[in-house]
Amino acid sequence: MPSRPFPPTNPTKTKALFLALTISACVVIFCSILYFLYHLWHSLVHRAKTIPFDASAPLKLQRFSYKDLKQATNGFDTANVIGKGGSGTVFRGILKDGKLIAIKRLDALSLQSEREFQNELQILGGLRSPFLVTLLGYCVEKNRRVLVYEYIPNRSLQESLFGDEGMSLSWESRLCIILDVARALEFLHLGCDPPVIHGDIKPSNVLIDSEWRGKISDFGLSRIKVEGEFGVDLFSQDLGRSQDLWKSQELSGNLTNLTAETPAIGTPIESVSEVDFALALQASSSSKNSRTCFNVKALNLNSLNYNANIASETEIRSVNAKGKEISALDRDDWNGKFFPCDDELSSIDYSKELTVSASPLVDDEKANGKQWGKDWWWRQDGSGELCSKDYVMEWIGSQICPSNADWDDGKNNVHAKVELENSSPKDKDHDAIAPQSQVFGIGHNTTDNGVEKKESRGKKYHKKKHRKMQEWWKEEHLAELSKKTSKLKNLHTKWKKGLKVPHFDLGRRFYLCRRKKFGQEGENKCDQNGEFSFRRGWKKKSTRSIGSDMWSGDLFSRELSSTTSMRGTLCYVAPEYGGCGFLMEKADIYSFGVLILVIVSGRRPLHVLASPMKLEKANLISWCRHLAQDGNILELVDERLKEDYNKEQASLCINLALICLQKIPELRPDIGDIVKILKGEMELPPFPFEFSPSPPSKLYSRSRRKPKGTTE
Ligand SMILES: Nc1ncnc2c1ncn2[C@@H]1O[C@H](COP(=O)(O)OP(=O)(O)OP(=O)(O)O)[C@@H](O)[C@H]1O
Repeated sequence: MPSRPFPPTNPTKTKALFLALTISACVVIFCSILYFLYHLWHSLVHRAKTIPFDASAPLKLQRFSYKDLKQATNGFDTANVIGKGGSGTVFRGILKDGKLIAIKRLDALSLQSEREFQNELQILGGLRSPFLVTLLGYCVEKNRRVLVYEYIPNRSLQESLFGDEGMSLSWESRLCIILDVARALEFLHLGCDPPVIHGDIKPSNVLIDSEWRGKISDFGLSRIKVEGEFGVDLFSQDLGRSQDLWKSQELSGNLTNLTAETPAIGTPIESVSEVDFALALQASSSSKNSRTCFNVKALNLNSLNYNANIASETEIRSVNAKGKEISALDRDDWNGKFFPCDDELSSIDYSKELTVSASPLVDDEKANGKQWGKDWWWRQDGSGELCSKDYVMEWIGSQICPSNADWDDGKNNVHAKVELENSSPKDKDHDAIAPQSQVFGIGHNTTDNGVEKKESRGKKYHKKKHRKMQEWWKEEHLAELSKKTSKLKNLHTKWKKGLKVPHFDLGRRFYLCRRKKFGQEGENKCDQNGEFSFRRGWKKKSTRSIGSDMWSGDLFSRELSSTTSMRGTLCYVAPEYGGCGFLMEKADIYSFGVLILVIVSGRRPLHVLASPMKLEKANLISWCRHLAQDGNILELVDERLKEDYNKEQASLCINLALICLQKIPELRPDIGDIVKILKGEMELPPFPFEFSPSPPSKLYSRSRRKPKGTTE
């Protein structure tokens, strides 16, 4: 059968089909290219807004020789000491070219100091912003680790707020600093890629430059947030990488020594002695068994302990750092307006003698075999000598020293009574007046004509108050002493006898502080800048509440926290950061909230006061929440400012702080919004009424009930 011929193909049709196919292919290719280009452009534009943060390639840092730095500081002369932190001493130095620098010489090499050194180099070393202190270089020689920063002349916010120059910060300066810190965090959280979490926002880590602008420093605890997940500890997370970085930086320090002295990096936490802050506190009021020593790898040497430590060395004098005049043009805008300049500030002499000499306290502690200092946490490992509770007691004690502004406030009416027999009649009389005198710095030294008239009435009142206080302490703390050991029984007896040693040794510390101030003229006061910093990384004792109020500053809360690896500073650290290591941006926001309150109020977050009248104010955060509930937040504003502040701005700041202090991290605003709110570009989000467990309500009711015959 003949085959059927194929039908003839239509060449025109084929051509058309080919053409159509070609055209559509071209269109597809063109669209793909367009799509690709768009994405390329988009990612470029997006990335341009952030600093590509490559920890392995930090900005070029100068490597200094130890000899040069020694020369710059006149042999690390104590006269050049400008501060001391948990990880080392900061000296002022002058380079050969005349440039002023700040030199942080880390304490004896340890895992912690190594980590902080690495963190500073790898994180801060790679960042440049006008809102961050600039790391200029480093020195690594043998076991020595030194960091070199730009010199910031007006010291830290901590010193400005609580130091001798406490009056120096005007409202405008405070606002400026709040905004500067917010911008610094904005840069870290949103301007860096990946974001950086500071992890230790607090006044001593905010330095104030010659133009009264705030710069944040101390990246020893900071974290790089990797892959949008958790904040990661650069050094501990990946030893191999860190060591590569270490090598890549040609940091030829002797790490063998380090590993010989300390657990190997990456050693599981369990292998290190354990610590528990909650137990530390409980230990101070419970059985002898609980005196088991904890390895508290934390120390803020700015505290009283620091005084004790350095007292044994020599007198320390700080540099004279002259604050410059503020120019209105230099100030940041607030709601689009320039802040007025504060001319008064121009004449402030920021010189401050850090002269420290052996004090009765120091002697006392030495006598007790307690040597507070950079190495005490090493010494107590297994020694049974010193427990975290002592450490906590020291810190709390330092909060009620006479130099504490709030203490000044309270001492007029209470402290002599706490000591009872130790008070002079003069003191008692003095205490009797103006029990509610809230004038910082001036009230307590001035004599009033009405004093004598009020004397007897005041004494009556005072006795009543003393009794109240006694009752309160008993109720609050002696119950906890039920599991008595012989020592605690002793303590109880002392308490009954004369209140000298109440809970947490407050009385003892109090007593010592007071003795120093009133008994030993010329003796320096207790620490003014103390904070309880967990720089050394606390180790796990047991796992319990994350989000306890202990960390959020609610010291009087019944709940106590247990931590795994605590870092940060007491009262500033976010409640959710129970030391599990996952540090997120919202933890910085929380700390920023505390910082705002501290700046606005001029108070520390936790003022342990001897007076029941003042207990409601002891915890700044709780107090603020209560004021907010009462619709009276402006009561929180630093009284030293008198009327020289803008009420609207103050309300905004306090409300913003409360929003930042929400316990649920997700509810806290992000830093971009915070900056907008501070600049007046955005409204405050709806105000949440989140009230934490507060001091027992009876305290409030008591303190608000004014005794008859007393004047406010
Ligand atoms: N670049 C600097 N310029 C001027 N002074 C500085 C500089 N860096 C630090 N200081 C001073 O040294 C003090 C100690 O700083 P450092 O960062 O070592 O510790 P800290 O933040 O106070 O405490 P911790 O390390 O326990 O958090 C600061 O409070 C500040 O007064």
